Amino acid sequence: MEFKQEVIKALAAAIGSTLDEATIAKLVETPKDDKMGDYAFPTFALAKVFHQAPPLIAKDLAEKIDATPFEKVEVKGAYINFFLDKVSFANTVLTTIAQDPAHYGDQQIGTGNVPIDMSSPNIAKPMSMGHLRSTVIGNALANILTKTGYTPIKINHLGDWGTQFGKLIVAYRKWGSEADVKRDPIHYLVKYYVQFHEEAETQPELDEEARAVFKQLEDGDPEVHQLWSWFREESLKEFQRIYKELGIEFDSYKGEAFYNDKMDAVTDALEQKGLLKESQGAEIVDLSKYDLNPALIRKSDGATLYMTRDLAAAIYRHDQYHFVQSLYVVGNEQREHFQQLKAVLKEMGNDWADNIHHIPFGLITANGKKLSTRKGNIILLEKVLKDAVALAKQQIAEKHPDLANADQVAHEVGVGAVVFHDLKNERLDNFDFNLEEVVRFEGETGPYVQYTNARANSILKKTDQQPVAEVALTDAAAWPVLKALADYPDVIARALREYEPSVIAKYALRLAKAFNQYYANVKVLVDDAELPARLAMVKAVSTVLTDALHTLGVGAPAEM
Ligand SMILES: NC(=[NH2+])NCCC[C@H](N)C(=O)O
Repeated sequence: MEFKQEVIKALAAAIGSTLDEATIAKLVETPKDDKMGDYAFPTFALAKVFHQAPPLIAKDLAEKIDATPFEKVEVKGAYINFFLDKVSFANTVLTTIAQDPAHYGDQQIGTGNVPIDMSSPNIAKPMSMGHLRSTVIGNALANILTKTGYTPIKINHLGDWGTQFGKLIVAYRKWGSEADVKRDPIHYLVKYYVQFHEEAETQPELDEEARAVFKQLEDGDPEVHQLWSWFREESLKEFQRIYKELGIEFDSYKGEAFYNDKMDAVTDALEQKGLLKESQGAEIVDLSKYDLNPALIRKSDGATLYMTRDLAAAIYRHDQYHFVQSLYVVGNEQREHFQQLKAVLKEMGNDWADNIHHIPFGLITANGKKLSTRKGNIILLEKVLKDAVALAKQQIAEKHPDLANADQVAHEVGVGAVVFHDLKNERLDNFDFNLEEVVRFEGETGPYVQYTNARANSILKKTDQQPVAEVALTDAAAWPVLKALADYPDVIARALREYEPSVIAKYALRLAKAFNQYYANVKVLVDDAELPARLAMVKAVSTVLTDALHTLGVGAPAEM
């Protein structure tokens, strides 16, 4: 909002030509403690220019500043502290939100297509907590991009190709049952896969067999291809059930297999540019000048690799979408892969590779242990969501036994809790998953934010009075809430800049806390002159909490 701009203008007028507005803007701080003002300007940067001690500069400058738009302007040591006029601040914030509630926080930061490679689970394996992270972070980033003017394109780069299909098909032929796969596809496919790894420990020839079958798949053997395509279809059905639970849709499901016929073009181009080198029977691109390990392009048996597919996919997306940025929401353990991807694209002469960004994230552990499909240590996402909804249902039944659409609300709360918990952690942080902690109604949880929003809604329903944003709100207790409300557009901009949905989740918790504190100390529904203004603030809180939750991909039930 324009408050900071007012401070900058006042300073610029007093300082004169020594510092321009952009430089001043960078220097202006937001003090941690309200007593130091709403904005503060440190004068240290001016000491060299004015050849004076900073406290003296502060004093001189403060005398020149036109203080009329502010409540007061104070000098504290080397700082000039600006206190905003609270009544006009309240008025600006509340009328801005009331004018266009559906778009508060939206801003035009950029335009153009932004493909987001997200979720991208592997066929015939359960969707892991890691894929959940990619899915919900990618979805939140898509919403943030939409709010800031871009056009996100959500791409599910399914892991539907690779040597693992050789293993799976060998295992299925040895130990599988068609009826079992039809009944419970991923469960049985995983079982075969785990069994393959167990048996291969004592029978290394199984690995050889699997490699041969994968080669048959790459060569288009109809029987092998048929099995692959069936596994893919059944797995996808299961994934889509989870996406439906999460309320997330994709613009494209073009996975690794889609690039099968686009790989030769990549290897040809690399060859023509003289970038392909032999190394131990495989073909690589040397990246030592980037301080990276070589990128593996083709294996000795001619089989192409994950990297080659990603090269083809990156080029395809560039041709198809003319992207302004291309994002990959993929675990931190693949950091080097994406560095290599960008480096090879650059070597090929594609300057647009600079617009590719890997958005890495940390690991989820369960009881302190790393999750691994191969070792059978997996949390099944569908079960997590189901358990979360059941837990939410229990708590709603205690708090609100006569709630009309309790099932729908329990779904939004349970699923929302899991999503919120994931997003409130900084992307790169590792965290341990504990269901009870995730679905609590108190503390730093999604249900806490949802509950606060529902409470704000219920206040509005208890009165016939209408919110009026233009009525003066002078109550000092409202101040922290108003300040938090005013921050929302900056919060969105920062979440975009850092590709960090946790910025929004943390903000939602802060706003909810501020509002609950206000509500504990102030009687909102007292019939006095400021009632319409208080209602406007309650409404604004609900507007912003709802928008923040929706941007994160979490539901915001009106009642709970
Ligand atoms: N374009 C990509 N490489 N996207 C990420 C794919 C993730 C891969 N399927 C995995 O589960 O690890």
